[in-house]
Amino acid sequence: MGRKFFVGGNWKCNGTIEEVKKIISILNGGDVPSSDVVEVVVSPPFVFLPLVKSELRPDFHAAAQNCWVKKGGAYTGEISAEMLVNLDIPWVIIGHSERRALLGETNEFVGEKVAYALSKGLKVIACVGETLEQREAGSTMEVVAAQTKAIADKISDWSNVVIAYEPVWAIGTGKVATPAQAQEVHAALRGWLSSNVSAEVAESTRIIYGGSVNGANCKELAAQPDVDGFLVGGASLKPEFIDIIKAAT
Ligand SMILES: O=C(COP(=O)(O)O)NO
Repeated sequence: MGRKFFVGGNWKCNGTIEEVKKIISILNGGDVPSSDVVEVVVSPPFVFLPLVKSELRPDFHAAAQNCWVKKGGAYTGEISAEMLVNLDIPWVIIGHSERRALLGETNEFVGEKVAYALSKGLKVIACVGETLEQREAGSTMEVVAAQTKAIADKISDWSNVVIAYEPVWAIGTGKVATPAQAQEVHAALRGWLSSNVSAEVAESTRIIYGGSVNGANCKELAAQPDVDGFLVGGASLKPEFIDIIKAAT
């Protein structure tokens, strides 16, 4: 059984009520393949989740951009997995490189967050990716494997996990990974899963690419055998997100 193509839109810290409504109307009017072919997830800032949830077309789904590592309580500013479940938000992005870099989220912490979110019934887009320095030092696979291992050490059921490979040097820079670069890391990641988790998990887990994906480069990237979709930042706020969804193969 093939892996269903997956396209996530990470809006990051962007939007006003008016802008969100405009994006939703573009998405709702988009002519895209059926949900049998492509799974589409839209991730607004927390404050817009109820609006997106209520207005978004039923074949697209909402995601939070993060959640706390344990049951809610005296954690000022945090959003708990339980709150997302209560809001009927099915997906959550965890371990984005911007949070790793800006907030010091470690591999271990990300692994714990993924495990807790899954334990509450959420589906998780787990982000990995190396910095430019790490790539130039030739340690891309070592870094991505360590990030993935920190997750694998904490979970046993991968059926609700999508891995997003997002090279930090490609995020927001316009310097998209070449199809060969993306395929190389995705294939190595799948190999790591096969050797360290199981052949079944390696075969069934979607590994999606993120980092300057746009309407012009998505087709060639989507054609790579181990690229199962995208996690799109900037372009997900624009009408070209529809073109990226249509790249589903
Ligand atoms: O961070 C990203 C990618 O962002 P860009 O598409 O803007 O490079 N996805 O989570």
